Amino acid sequence: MAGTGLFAEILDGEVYKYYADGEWKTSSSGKSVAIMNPATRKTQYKVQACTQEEVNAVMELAKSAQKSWAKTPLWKRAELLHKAAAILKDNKAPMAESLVKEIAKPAKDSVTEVVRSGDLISYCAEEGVRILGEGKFLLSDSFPGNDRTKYCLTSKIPLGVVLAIPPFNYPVNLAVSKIAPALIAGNSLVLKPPTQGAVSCLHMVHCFHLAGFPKGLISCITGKGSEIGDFLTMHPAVNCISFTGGDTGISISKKAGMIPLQMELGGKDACIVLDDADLDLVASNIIKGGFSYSGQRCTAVKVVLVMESVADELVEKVKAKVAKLTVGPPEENSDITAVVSESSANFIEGLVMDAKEKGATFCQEYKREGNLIWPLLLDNVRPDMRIAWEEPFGPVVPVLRINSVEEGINHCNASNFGLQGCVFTKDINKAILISDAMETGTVQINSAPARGPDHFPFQGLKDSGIGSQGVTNSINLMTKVKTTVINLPTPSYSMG
Ligand SMILES: NC(=O)C1=CN([C@@H]2O[C@H](COP(=O)(O)OP(=O)(O)OC[C@H]3O[C@@H](n4cnc5c(N)ncnc54)[C@H](OP(=O)(O)O)[C@@H]3O)[C@@H](O)[C@H]2O)C=CC1
Ligand SMILES: O=C(O)[C@H](O)COP(=O)(O)O
Repeated sequence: MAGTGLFAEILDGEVYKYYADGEWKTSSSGKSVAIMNPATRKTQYKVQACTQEEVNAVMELAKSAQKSWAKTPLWKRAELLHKAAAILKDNKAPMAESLVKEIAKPAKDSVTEVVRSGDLISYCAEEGVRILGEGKFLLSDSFPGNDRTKYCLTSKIPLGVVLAIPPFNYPVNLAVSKIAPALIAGNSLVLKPPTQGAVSCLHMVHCFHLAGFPKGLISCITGKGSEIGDFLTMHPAVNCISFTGGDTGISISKKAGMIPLQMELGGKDACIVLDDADLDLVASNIIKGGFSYSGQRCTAVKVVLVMESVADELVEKVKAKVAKLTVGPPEENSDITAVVSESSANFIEGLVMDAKEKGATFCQEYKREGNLIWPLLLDNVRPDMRIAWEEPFGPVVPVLRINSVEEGINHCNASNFGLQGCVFTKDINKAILISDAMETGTVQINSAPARGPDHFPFQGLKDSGIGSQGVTNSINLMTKVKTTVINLPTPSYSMG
């Protein structure tokens, strides 16, 4: 059970502690932040509301711990990461349990998230020892006007303190996707978990604690982003911010100083369906892509752009599959569970009502109880409806009928977002041309958008982000290139 056994020390009465200087602590604020269970809409957990002084203390510790961590051999950093991964996987139950309770993720998917996170940490350790163990050697005489008098050696050095801010929907996985690359690269790490998802993150951090990382190297500050977010992101000790979430990321980017930013933000992933597509395959992918975790994925299918000639048939197939989705508690592995908050449910409802007023075809009756919204397919959506452009982050999928492929591409490219997209056709040549024309970070051919596997590059164009994720890209982003040039008194060439 969460907060018991191996994890008992992370709890103080009914409030979870924060983590600093290698210890679990109670905030001097005397205040806590409530975490609501999205399904019951009752307070499930409480976490510390950390103060600015506590943030300052953590940053000082992170700065000094990083100096000695950077001198720790790569293989030792990797060894500790492997240890943390093993502890995490061995103790998946309390983390999965808290994911169910604080973000209403179905029980099976919650376990998958923790296991995937352990695998990500291990992969990162292995990738890190390889790519950070290599550098470059350049010779001066390849540039015009130079003899071979200079040997240039390059290597990758850490940035310093990395601030990691993940979102609610994959709190554990999107936290470790920032923590593991930061640590293997020799950085220290300050984590600000999402409020919904904080308890799962605190358990995950305890796994790193149990693995024996040096004191101060990893910290976890809890509190509402709206209250301590600016103080954290504008803190002078921070040398890199890795953020995943919504528009907040855009304002952080504007306020952050001259530091590397990794921003994975919202998306309006389009699914373009050509008239030669395998419609059974498309229908299954719309269900998986649009309704998994009740549509609360940045990579969810958020608009279907289907050729008019096959639209009726596709809509019928999707409708039949929607009817089979189960709706209910996450504990019972229901396909559709309560969305994360009442404000989120209200926002989704706003999009649905706007589509209703403007004449969209409802393939199912709209139904909502508390934060639980029944899966809904909206046909005949038009560009004047909000749902054609905004991301619901809920179990609602709009279908726009198109008369040409160009119309589909234009709709996709007119979005402010550019995260992922997908195209369904049996003609691979057409698929490649469409993929090249879509202004998104990734295009999936004949499958729904997805971030995983976690070592693939993952990035958004336009308002969907800055930089690229994926294990290798994250390690690279969290390092800087350092060069040393050896100057010879006379040119030297190897002979023979
Ligand atoms: N591209 C991608 O990889 C992904 C994108 N997303 C996007 O994220 C959104 C949903 O996630 P959600 O968690 O609601 O996103 P938010 O942007 O609301 O929150 C993300 C994180 O930022 C924190 N935060 C809030 N305000 C501030 C602030 N002023 N300064 C610093 N941090 C702050 C939050 O903390 P707190 O919870 O305490 O408010 C949370 O940890 C969707 O738009 C979705 O598309 C989601 C997942 C992946
Ligand atoms: O937050 C998200 O939506 C995730 O980054 C998506 O991950 P997935 O595509 O692997 O589910």
